[in-house]
Amino acid sequence: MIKTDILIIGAGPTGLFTVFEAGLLKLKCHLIDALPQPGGQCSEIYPKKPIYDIPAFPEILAGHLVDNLMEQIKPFEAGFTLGERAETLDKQEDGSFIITTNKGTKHHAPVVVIAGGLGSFEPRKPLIPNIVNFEDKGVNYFIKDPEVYRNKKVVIAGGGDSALDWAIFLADVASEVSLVHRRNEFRGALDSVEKAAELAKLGKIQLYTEAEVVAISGEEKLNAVTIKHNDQEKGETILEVDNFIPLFGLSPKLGPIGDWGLEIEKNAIKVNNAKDYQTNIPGVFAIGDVNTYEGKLKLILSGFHEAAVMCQFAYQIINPGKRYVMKYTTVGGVEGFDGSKKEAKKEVVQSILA
Ligand SMILES: Cc1cc2nc3c(=O)[nH]c(=O)nc-3n(C[C@H](O)[C@H](O)[C@H](O)COP(=O)(O)OP(=O)(O)OC[C@H]3O[C@@H](n4cnc5c(N)ncnc54)[C@H](O)[C@@H]3O)c2cc1C
Repeated sequence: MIKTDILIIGAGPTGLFTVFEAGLLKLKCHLIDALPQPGGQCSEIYPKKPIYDIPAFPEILAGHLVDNLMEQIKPFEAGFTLGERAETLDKQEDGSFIITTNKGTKHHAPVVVIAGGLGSFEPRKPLIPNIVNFEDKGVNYFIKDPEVYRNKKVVIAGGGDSALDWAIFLADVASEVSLVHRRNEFRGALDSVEKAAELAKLGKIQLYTEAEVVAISGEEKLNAVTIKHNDQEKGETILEVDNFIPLFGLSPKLGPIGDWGLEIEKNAIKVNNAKDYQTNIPGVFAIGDVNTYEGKLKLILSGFHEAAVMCQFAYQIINPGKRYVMKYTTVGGVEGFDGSKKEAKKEVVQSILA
């Protein structure tokens, strides 16, 4: 049995930052994740995509954000159970919990934090009957490493931010980029829509709007896609391609967490927003993409804030009656550092723990 103060389900950015916030309060954490590596969506779906809305980082690759989070939580020595899915939640008589994974590993803690994000990542797939035959043989639903597409002919389908951002990015990497969207208007950020239109004018992106990829073909691997235009006069266009990347978003699947008696709304866990992000089960919190409340924004930033607030309340459950005084992470002073970043970090952490 693995014992800890806070058991975190999900080692995405939210779960990882929880370790830091809990660490400041001298609370120990253990994380469970179904994936073999930490980082959630950032590592699994878009490690090489730049993120622009992390405060103080004008631009950071998703993979680097995860590396930085791992570095930031190092002093707090969290435990990890990776590659195992949290399957059951059993409340004990004393109010604590036992969580068992699909591989039978048991974890015990007074507080459970669900930071399960989208649950399992299920890409929405286009209705093309033989598409499964070409998965990873030219058809990809996520772009993990854009270098895979260097000098390749690529067709991207979709009308949201992912489709636009990747079409813009790959315009400088692939030999040909075509973007296919069912409508004339895109749902993405205005800036991205304008950038894609500009690249289309320069001939760096071929835009096919009011059109849909309806068929794909190839021998051993994909080599052609058929685009059907809404305008019957235009009929169909067949493009020779190396890769077809449908980016239609992810369908959220809560998985086993959905059967734990939690209040669920639209595939997300309802929480007590204004207060502490606690669920309808006392002692079980839900933070990050997995929760819902009025005004919720599914952003990394929101998960970080929710982690900080939630930890204050977890502290009170774990240390009943004990008064907690909030301090800034610089309490104890940064004077006396010898200039080395590592030493400085160590001293800050020691002063926090003191
Ligand atoms: C293409 C794309 C681009 C994006 N760009 C941005 C951006 O620029 N800025 C921004 O702020 N946000 C962006 N986002 C959203 C951002 O990635 C999410 O808000 C963020 O990942 C949420 O973090 P999280 O830790 O709450 O959940 P996740 O990252 O989803 O991590 C949850 C983890 O929980 C695990 N898990 C779930 N259920 C279980 C279980 N039962 N047992 C064990 N493990 C479980 C999953 O395996 C996963 O690793 C983007 C998302 C996508 C898809």
